[in-house]
This record gives sequence, C-alpha cells and structure tokens, in this order.
Amino acid sequence: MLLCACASAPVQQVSPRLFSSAPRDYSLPNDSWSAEMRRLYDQYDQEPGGGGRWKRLPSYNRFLKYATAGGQCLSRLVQSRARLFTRNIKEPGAAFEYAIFINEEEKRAVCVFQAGHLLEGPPGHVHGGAIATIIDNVTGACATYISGFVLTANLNINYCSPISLGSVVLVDCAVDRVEGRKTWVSCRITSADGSKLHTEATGLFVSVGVSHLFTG
Ligand SMILES: CCCCC/C=C\C/C=C\C/C=C\C/C=C\CCCC(=O)SCCNC(=O)CCNC(=O)[C@H](O)C(C)(C)COP(=O)(O)OP(=O)(O)OC[C@H]1O[C@@H](n2cnc3c(N)ncnc32)[C@H](O)[C@@H]1OP(=O)(O)O
Repeated sequence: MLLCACASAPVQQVSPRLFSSAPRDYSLPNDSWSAEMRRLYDQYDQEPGGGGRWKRLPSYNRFLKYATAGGQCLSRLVQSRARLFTRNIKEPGAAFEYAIFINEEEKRAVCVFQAGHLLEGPPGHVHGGAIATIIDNVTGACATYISGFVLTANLNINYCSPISLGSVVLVDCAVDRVEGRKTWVSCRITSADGSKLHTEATGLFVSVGVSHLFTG
C-alpha cells in the first residue's frame, strides 16, 4: 500500500499536477512498431479536431508529477519514482506497445497492441497477467472517458486462444451499461484481421472521487 501515515490529510490539500510540462507521449509510433501495428494505428488515427469518429488518447508514464503544492500523502521518493505499470520499460518494443482510440458516440475504445518479448508467459506467447493488464487498461480508459474517475471493481477474463509474442492484436471494448456509480464494460481481443478470438472479458468500474485514493 503506497499511502502513508498522513492519509488523513485534508483532501483539498492534495493537488497533484497531472503529467509533467513536456511529457513524452508513449502512444505515438516508434521504430519498434511492426508494419501491421503501424497500419492499424493509421487506420484509427485521425487529425485532432478533424471531426473523425476515433480520438487517440495520449499516454504518459506517470499520473502524478511531484509538485510543491501537493504530495502530502505519498512520500517524495515514491511520487518521484512512480511510473505507470504499462509504460515503465524503457526499451521500445520490449513490453507493452499500444495506442488507445476512443469513439465517444459509440462509447467504445479500441487499442492496437503489440506484445513485446518481455511479456512472455507460456513459451513464445503472452503471459495471462499481461493480457489482463492491457484489458484493465483499455476497459479502464473506456470507463474513465464515459464516467470520469473510476476504479476497477471486478474483471472477468476468458482466455480463448494464446497470443504470440511480437504479434499485434486489437483490444475492442464497449460500455454496456451505466447505473449510478457503476459502469460495465465488455472487451474482446482478436487478431488484427478480426478472424481469431483470443480473449473475452467483462469489467465493472466504480466511480470514485480522487480523494478515495488518499483516504482508502
Ligand atoms: C488508477 C488510475 C486512474 C487514473 C485516472 C487519471 C486519468 C485517467 C485517464 C485515462 C485513463 C487511462 C487508463 C486507465 C489506466 C489504468 C486503469 C487501471 C485501473 C485499475 O487498475 S484500478 C486498481 C484496482 N482496483 C482497486 O484497487 C479498487 C479497490 N476497491 C475499491 O477501492 C472499492 O472497493 C470500490 C471503489 C471499487 C468500491 O468501494 P466504495 O466504497 O466506493 O463503493 P461500494 O463498496 O459501496 O460499491 C459501490 C457499488 O459497486 C458495487 N460493487 C463494488 N465492488 C463490486 C464487485 N467487486 N463486484 C460487484 N459489485 C461491486 C457495490 O455492490 C455497490 O453497488 P450498489 O450501489 O448497487 O449497492
């Protein structure tokens, strides 16, 4: 648990700045991307403000940047070293390469995901925990976009066929229902051409105030 003894600090005093002033956007193409990854990315990527159906979500390796105005609840050391799980390996292409696109009208999110060699589970294939991670990330982004700040309350996953290391797959999510604080999202991972089903999942996300993270 990362929260320290000062978890009872008044929430108003916790004003973490989101992202650094010039953060690297990890969702942009890099040299490790295969031609297939690039092709799918181009298929969904659209000009900002162009009125297209899909909007790419930028992706940074940290949520909180240590700022003098905030940080009462996490130690300076923890805050300065905290990194988003999916973006904490520096070598391009080694782990999670992905870009998430949101379709607000359809309440959908699609992620193009290239699974790197550090994600191995069964020989030559992606670890189930890594698959759960990308599902949590994409369904979480979809729920956040529709319902605001949420936490994952429940995730159910059926692993239908293994995903080869280095391959590119599509993670396709949709918000099924919103009821009060609860948002249900379903998800399918398929091969890039959609012909093969790798994984099916459903998630329940519960809306919380940011203060929930500091008060438990
Ligand atoms: C974390 C990153 C967020 C960053 C946000 C910033 C920017 C975002 C931008 C883009 C986002 C991009 C990507 C997203 C990235 C990553 C996503 C990762 C998300 C995670 O990795 S997140 C970590 C794992 N997650 C937890 O660490 C949660 C631990 N947990 C709790 O913090 C509480 O447990 C909580 C809050 C879930 C509920 O607690 P609570 O006290 O607020 O509410 P309560 O218990 O009353 O439940 C209210 C109603 O939900 C029902 N309910 C609750 N739990 C249920 C369950 N399991 N099954 C079925 N129903 C359930 C109740 O039955 C009731 O239903 P009803 O109202 O009908 O009675």
